[in-house]
Amino acid sequence: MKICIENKDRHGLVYDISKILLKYNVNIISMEVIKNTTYLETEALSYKGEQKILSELHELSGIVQIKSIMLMPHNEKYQQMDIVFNTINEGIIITDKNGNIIYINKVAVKILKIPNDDILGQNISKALPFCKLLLKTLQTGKKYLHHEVYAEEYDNHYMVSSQPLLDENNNLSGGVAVIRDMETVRQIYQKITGQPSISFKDIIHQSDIMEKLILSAQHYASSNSTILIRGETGSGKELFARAIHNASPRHDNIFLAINCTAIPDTLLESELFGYEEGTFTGANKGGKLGLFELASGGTLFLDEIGDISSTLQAKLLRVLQEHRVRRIGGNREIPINVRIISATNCNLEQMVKDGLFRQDLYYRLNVIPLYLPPLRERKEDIRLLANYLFQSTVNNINTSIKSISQEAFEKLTNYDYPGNVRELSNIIERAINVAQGSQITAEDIILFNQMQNTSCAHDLNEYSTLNLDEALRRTEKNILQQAMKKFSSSRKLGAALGLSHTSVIRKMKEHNLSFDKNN
Ligand SMILES: Nc1ncnc2c1ncn2[C@@H]1O[C@H](COP(=O)(O)OP(=O)(O)OP(=O)(O)O)[C@@H](O)[C@H]1O
Repeated sequence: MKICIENKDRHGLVYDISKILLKYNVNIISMEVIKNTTYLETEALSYKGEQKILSELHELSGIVQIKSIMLMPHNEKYQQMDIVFNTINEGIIITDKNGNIIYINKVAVKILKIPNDDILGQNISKALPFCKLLLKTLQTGKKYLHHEVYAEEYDNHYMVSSQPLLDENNNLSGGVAVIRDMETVRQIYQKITGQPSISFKDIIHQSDIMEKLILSAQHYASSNSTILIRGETGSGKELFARAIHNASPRHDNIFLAINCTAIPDTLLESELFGYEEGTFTGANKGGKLGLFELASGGTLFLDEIGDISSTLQAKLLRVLQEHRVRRIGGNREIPINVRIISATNCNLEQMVKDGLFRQDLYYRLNVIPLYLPPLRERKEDIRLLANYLFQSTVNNINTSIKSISQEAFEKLTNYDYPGNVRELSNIIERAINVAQGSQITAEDIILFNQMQNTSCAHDLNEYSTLNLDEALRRTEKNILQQAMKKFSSSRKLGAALGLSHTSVIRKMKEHNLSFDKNN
């Protein structure tokens, strides 16, 4: 029987209720008193027995009404808590101060892959021995945030935070652990760091060669095979890699890009493979997740792959063959599911012949080869690209420049672009800064060879007796002097040289240059 007895405020009611139950030898399961209401749960009774007790309870003085209830208040609260905790995506485990589990939600059961959720009341050290962080909280009373746990024997990989529960006197009364599976962690990372999603539509082109390339790349997107993109710097290799990822079944997962030449070799190794706690002095506590693990489920773009050391080549080969990584300083193998897209401008075939790049790795990476032609071999794209880059720049700034003149387009089309689309983009940005009228003129288009010719046309012999620093200083001065002949203000000079206004002034001072002296 479960009832609630509303009563007027009076002393001794609980005693009177208990006396009636004792008289009929009825076992009380629980009794709660909240203000003027007493909640009572007894063992199951026969209909007759229940009616007898109810009528005697009604006889007690001060009783307002007696109603039958479905749940005792504490059960109701537990149920509400259970509903809330089962609608969130995090796993929750709550223990008392001795580590006995008093609550675990369904998400935690799923993340921790517990065969049955009947672990309530058991001690966490026995029931969930890999939940060491919560035990640590119970020992120290401290909270710990975002620790990664990989328990191989249970095939568990998750991120956990734990924090103490304190009673009203600030004494430790238990602990709570919040658990996120690694997939969720990756998705959060993707949301925070994710760059705008690039699709094939974002690859501006008009040439047939690019059209064909995009069609093949779209086709390859659905496969899981490695792709090796070849092409000169700035030709759009990363753009293609992103578009392939976003057109692939992996598009909901992460795309990570790393430039293999941008960081020193040892650092690159720890970036890619991660490391275990205590591997290096000064390393992160709890170790570090490598990019292979972080990109699991998604795509890892390895730019400038031709520049990795032979040690890294061997390690990368193992990952591609075994689909597992081993962190530096660790001995466990972590399964990963990453699509590798790599890119290079090196002649890998020649490097293989010269013994500089492993042949077996070359074959593993080069399952699908894509060749991105340099911009000078698809001149039809230049006008469209120039207009696109012009529009995207002027849309973001306040300028009176409306278009690019015909002569400027001609100058742009006749140039060779060693830096490809990235260089074209810089040229357009520089032109927008330099132009004075409503149109970009041919004069505003300053090409790299032009800058080189005007500023660096010096015989190497002239520098051969100088150390490098002095040679660089002279070159810098020459560039400034040449550019100052063309531009009459430090602002324009800065825009043309890709420097801030203040840097130009500083550099002019360093070289004792001024517009009056120079011109
Ligand atoms: N077809 C294109 N349409 C629009 N933007 C492009 C195109 N090709 C390249 N870009 C832009 O040019 C810049 C350089 O492209 P990206 O970084 O993809 O080149 P990359 O070949 O990977 O260069 P690197 O080898 O130096 O890393 C980027 O800002 C990119 O958005």
